[in-house]
Amino acid sequence: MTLDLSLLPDGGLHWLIGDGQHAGIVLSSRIRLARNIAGFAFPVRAREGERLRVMHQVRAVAARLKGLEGAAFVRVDECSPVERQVLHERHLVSRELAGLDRGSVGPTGSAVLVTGDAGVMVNEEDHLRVQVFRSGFDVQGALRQAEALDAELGAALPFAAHTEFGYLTACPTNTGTGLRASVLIHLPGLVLTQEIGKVLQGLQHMGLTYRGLYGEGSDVLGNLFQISNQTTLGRSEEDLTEQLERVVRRVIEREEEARAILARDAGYIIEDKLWRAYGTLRHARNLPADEAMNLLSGLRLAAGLNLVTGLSVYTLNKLLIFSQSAHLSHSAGRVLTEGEANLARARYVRQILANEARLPE
Ligand SMILES: Nc1ncnc2c1ncn2[C@@H]1O[C@H](COP(=O)(O)OP(=O)(O)OP(=O)(O)O)[C@@H](O)[C@H]1O
Repeated sequence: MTLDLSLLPDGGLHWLIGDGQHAGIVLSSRIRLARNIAGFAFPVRAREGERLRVMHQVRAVAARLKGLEGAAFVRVDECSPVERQVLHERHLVSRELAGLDRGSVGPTGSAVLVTGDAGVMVNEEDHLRVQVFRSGFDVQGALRQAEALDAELGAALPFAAHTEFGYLTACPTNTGTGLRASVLIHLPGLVLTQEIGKVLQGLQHMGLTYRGLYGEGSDVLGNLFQISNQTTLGRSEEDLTEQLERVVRRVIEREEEARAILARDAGYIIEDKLWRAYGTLRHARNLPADEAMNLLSGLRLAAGLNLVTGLSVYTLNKLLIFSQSAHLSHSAGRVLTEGEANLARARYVRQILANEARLPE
């Protein structure tokens, strides 16, 4: 394996720290801006040589930018399948950029620049996908940082733009600002009270959409939803992010209300369910990925309700990422079978909980 994760500043995962607003419920806020370089075909249409030229040009420019100081440049097309999956499990590259559906060879010229909280995917659907991640609920902070980085990049690269439409992108739904603002949010209260359907339906009426844990086309796992704007054309960045913030603030309130109702009306049933989740995570010897996600969701809720103490949001976030299969393979130094990964996952989770969780008297 050639990907040295210690070279990624903060592992590219500064947001795991969990010091943002509402970080127990909103894991992260992300802004991404889609940009293309004038004079080159969009990545899906470009020949291999053209994709490589784009990659080299972005790399050369990035080395001079303040917003990407200290960034690691990772050639995704030279990574092994497990390494590409690791980057994906860290949310640093999309499924498409990682080429996870392509087998052993990554897409030529695909790369990613990684700092602790910002980065650029190169040759995804668009030439550049600028992205900034923040801990907790901080869409405006992420927007400011993304705009500063975008301004630096735009001064060095001729971005394809139209005076009337705005930034030109491979998919027309991104044309305009090229912006997608999203939060990754944990909503077990709304799921358990069966209110979630109404909440998700409501999003669609307000120009928002929801996706699973790994974005487009991915499943919702562990009650984690990615909520983002659906369209961008004809709207300003401020408009889009303010709308997302307004709605997410309301979703957080509803989640808190749902948790209070659960504690009041079904206290011992919920307590029992969460203690069972804790007990399994603490003692299981064999932990399949889907089961782990559900139990970790229970553990996060248990910490939110102060049943289990001593577990920081950082630890809860870390458990979520580092218990994924490719991470377990990467730390074992070889590709684990599914069965081996289930054993390694159980061992990893047990260790973390033995060291960090404290139980009330
Ligand atoms: N708030 C967030 N926190 C952590 N990761 C996120 C967040 N939002 C998106 N991601 C990650 O970014 C990657 C891409 O997300 P997604 O599939 O939604 O596409 P996109 O690049 O934002 O937009 P498009 O659908 O236009 O290609 C996924 O791996 C997803 O997990």
